[in-house]
Amino acid sequence: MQNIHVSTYADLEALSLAAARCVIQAAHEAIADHGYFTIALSGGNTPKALYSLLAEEPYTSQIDWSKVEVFWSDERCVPPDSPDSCYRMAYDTLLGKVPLTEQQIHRVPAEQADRDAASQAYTDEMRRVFKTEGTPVFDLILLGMGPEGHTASLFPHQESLKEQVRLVMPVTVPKPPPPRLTFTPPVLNAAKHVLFLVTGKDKAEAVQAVLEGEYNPEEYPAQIVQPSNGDVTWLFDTGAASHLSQKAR
Ligand SMILES: O=C(O)[C@H](O)[C@@H](O)[C@H](O)[C@H](O)COP(=O)(O)O
Repeated sequence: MQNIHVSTYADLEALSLAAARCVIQAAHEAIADHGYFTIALSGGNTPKALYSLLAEEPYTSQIDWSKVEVFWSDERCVPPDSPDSCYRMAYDTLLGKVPLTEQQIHRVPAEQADRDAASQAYTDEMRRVFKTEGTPVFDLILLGMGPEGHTASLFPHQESLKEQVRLVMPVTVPKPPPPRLTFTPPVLNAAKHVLFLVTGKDKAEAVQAVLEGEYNPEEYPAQIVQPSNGDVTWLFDTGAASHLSQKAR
């Protein structure tokens, strides 16, 4: 059974502070439960402030970084030093500033020309770290949402929305840069906790449709995220939440 939590904050700064507290709590719970913390990061602009906070006091020393394994829920097919790389963004804001070893940072090899092979390689890497032949159960997956309801690189009306076998797959999406590798619905829905960070008035309509509209994931892919044994937390700024009914905020 999934629990859904929704909170609205005055601005990105307040939302990022709340997100940092969620990440720290998820890390504590995971490490107490099984000794390590698996997190999948998201790209986009919204999580930059969160990543910067996690690299600073008083937050950074609240995480035992030696017990963290870092993955990504999607990646753009660019070299890792590209300004468009989700890996580079996370490295510059967080990963390069905290005591993580290279072995703990599991970058998507999205720059490889053979994108099917890269997707399989990332699947194999997840299964190796999670010691499973099946679907890895992430302690925490961070996600954003676009103004048309996409999440990770699952966009409206794309084949990826129906994928049930592959865990990672290549896609070509309308948001530049178009070629991406993305987690598929089975990985998102196996997670223990999914944390969405969503800001901006341009997303208000999609936020309202995803949370309060009819189930139509072809149109609003973020609706697909319903972990069977996990929680979903939505953190909004006032702009993104502005079309939600009062009781939902
Ligand atoms: O583009 C990416 O790397 C992400 O996959 C994408 O899903 C992102 O999280 C949303 O588009 C929100 O992006 P913003 O945070 O920039 O609005």
